[in-house]
Amino acid sequence: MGSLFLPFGALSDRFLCMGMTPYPGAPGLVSLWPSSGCPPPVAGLRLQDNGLTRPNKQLAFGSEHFSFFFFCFSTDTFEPICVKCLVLGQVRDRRWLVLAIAMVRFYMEKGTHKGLYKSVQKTLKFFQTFALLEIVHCLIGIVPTSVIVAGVQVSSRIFMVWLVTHSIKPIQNEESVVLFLVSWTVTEITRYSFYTFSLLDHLPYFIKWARYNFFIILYPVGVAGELLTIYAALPYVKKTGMFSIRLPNKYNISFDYYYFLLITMASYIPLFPQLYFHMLRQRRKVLHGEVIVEKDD
Ligand SMILES: CCCCCCCCCCCCC[C@@H](O)CC(=O)SCCNC(=O)CCNC(=O)[C@H](O)C(C)(C)COP(=O)(O)OP(=O)(O)OC[C@H]1O[C@@H](n2cnc3c(N)ncnc32)[C@H](O)[C@@H]1OP(=O)(O)O
Repeated sequence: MGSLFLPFGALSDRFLCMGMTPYPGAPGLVSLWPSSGCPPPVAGLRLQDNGLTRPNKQLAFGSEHFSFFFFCFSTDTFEPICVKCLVLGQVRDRRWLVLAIAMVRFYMEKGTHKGLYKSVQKTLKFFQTFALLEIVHCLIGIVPTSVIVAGVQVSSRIFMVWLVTHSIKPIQNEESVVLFLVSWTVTEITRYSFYTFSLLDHLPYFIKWARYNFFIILYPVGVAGELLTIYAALPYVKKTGMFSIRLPNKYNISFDYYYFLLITMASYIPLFPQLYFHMLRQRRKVLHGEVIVEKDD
């Protein structure tokens, strides 16, 4: 249960926060309101101070199916990004870790990648769909990431998950699916570990290094996996005419999913380099301290 609350240890009294999560460590809802002090202890488990920052006051209780938590923090250390991002996203490194372990176990038990997607699909769909919140975070300004960069990144993955891999069953056992699954998983574990440790103000250099170096290989590998998977889907889509609307019809519109997939593949050519060079700039900024002036969206 502590995993969700641990990061809140960085915060201290004055404001009261109460939240509930569907199960320990899951994203949840949080309400904030001013408080003259910390809430009185409520029956339940008192989490120990995390030892990383100054002592804090927080309380959490629940069961394996849900958990409530209370904690207090001061206005001077209050940063909305901490509360909102922690609650809505910071547990994802552990969730993606669950996915990574499931994939390794599957491969060790079966000795093949066939059936791997099927075995992890529910978890994958859940986490990746939740990533839509990253766009919301950017839109409402609780993280400074460019909406366009996050939007392209997240929408391409949602598209891969729902409109390609989920919808086109014959391609689920392609090797290329494993390529993007592994790239996404390693990336997300590293990225969310980076966010969590950064907020705790105890960022190990290795995590920082990994966040801004792994992508050099993982991005092209992930993109190759995505493109090869779409490519493998083309014959099936052409044969079945899935998701396509043919004329004549009463709305007088036509849509061909086959050509839509071709256009999507082509759109990687201008869009992927933008993301890749963005990450290279971030790398220079974070690892080498270069001051980089980003152009407006
Ligand atoms: C409908 C059909 C659409 C089809 C579109 C087709 C076009 C597709 C072209 C694109 C292809 C993409 C393919 C892709 O899916 C393949 C892969 O991903 S393979 C795996 C490798 N990938 C990566 O390494 C990319 C990982 N992604 C990212 O790093 C981010 O998503 C990205 C937005 C790209 C980059 O983020 P950036 O470094 O610019 O900013 P951050 O968001 O990391 O950080 C900015 C600051 O905000 C703080 N922050 C952000 N989020 C949080 C959080 N949840 N909790 C706490 N703090 C957070 C962060 O610490 C930064 O703070 P500071 O500036 O103070 O350091």
